[in-house]
Amino acid sequence: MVLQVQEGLLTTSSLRVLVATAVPAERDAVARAFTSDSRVDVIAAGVGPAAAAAATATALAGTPYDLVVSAGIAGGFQPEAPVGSLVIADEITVADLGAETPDGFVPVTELGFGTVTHRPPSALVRDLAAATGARTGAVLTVSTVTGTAARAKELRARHPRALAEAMEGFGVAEAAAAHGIPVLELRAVSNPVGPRDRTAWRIGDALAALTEGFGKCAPVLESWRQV
Ligand SMILES: O=C(O)c1cccc(C(=O)CC[C@H]2O[C@@H](n3cnc4c(=O)[nH]cnc43)[C@H](O)[C@@H]2O)c1
Repeated sequence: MVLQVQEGLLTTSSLRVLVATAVPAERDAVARAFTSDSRVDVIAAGVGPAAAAAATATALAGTPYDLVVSAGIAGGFQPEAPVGSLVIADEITVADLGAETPDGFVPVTELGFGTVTHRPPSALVRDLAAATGARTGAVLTVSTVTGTAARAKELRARHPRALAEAMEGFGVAEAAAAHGIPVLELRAVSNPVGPRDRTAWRIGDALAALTEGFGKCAPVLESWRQV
């Protein structure tokens, strides 16, 4: 429950949460964890950071949400984030927004522009990790799924705390930041980050882990208030 002061009146209302997934299968997996009377809305915002940002910003423009969550399946860096495990981002970092130079990749922030990282509320990350058993660390947002061991190694060298990569978190976080709303990212690992191997995908297991994880998040989200 959240205490709100409205025109001199002290009122209580539960947290209103927007969960942005990429595709309908993820949306349905998350929605299964909540009862129909919950104040959690789940949308399929599209694949990739731009679609995710646009759909999230549109949803936030119409409704006063207290928290936005980017959720779905992800690639997990091995061995830290095994297939089927849950990851909660303590840092949402875009890994490929910048410039390639002869000396390597340079993020836009070092070029004097913008942002590359958003940080979710640390107490909420801690409480949700305790409730779900999720690992916490950096979740990277990429526009190209990693498909080689060399790229996985390069990403880990640049982001030693990275547990997972997905394609929407930073877009959702940018939209949330534009509205002044805190953001989370919760991912279930469907495949290892590394050499492309479609036989290694475990999408059904990851969607089941997403439903179970959000089921454990529900009481925490309902009792959380930002300080
Ligand atoms: O074709 C491939 O090799 C391939 C490998 C993994 C994922 C894909 C997708 O097109 C799924 C993109 C979709 O799912 C999320 N996701 C899941 N695994 C990863 C990943 O290893 N790296 C990045 N994104 C991943 C992502 O958020 C998208 O919504 C194709």
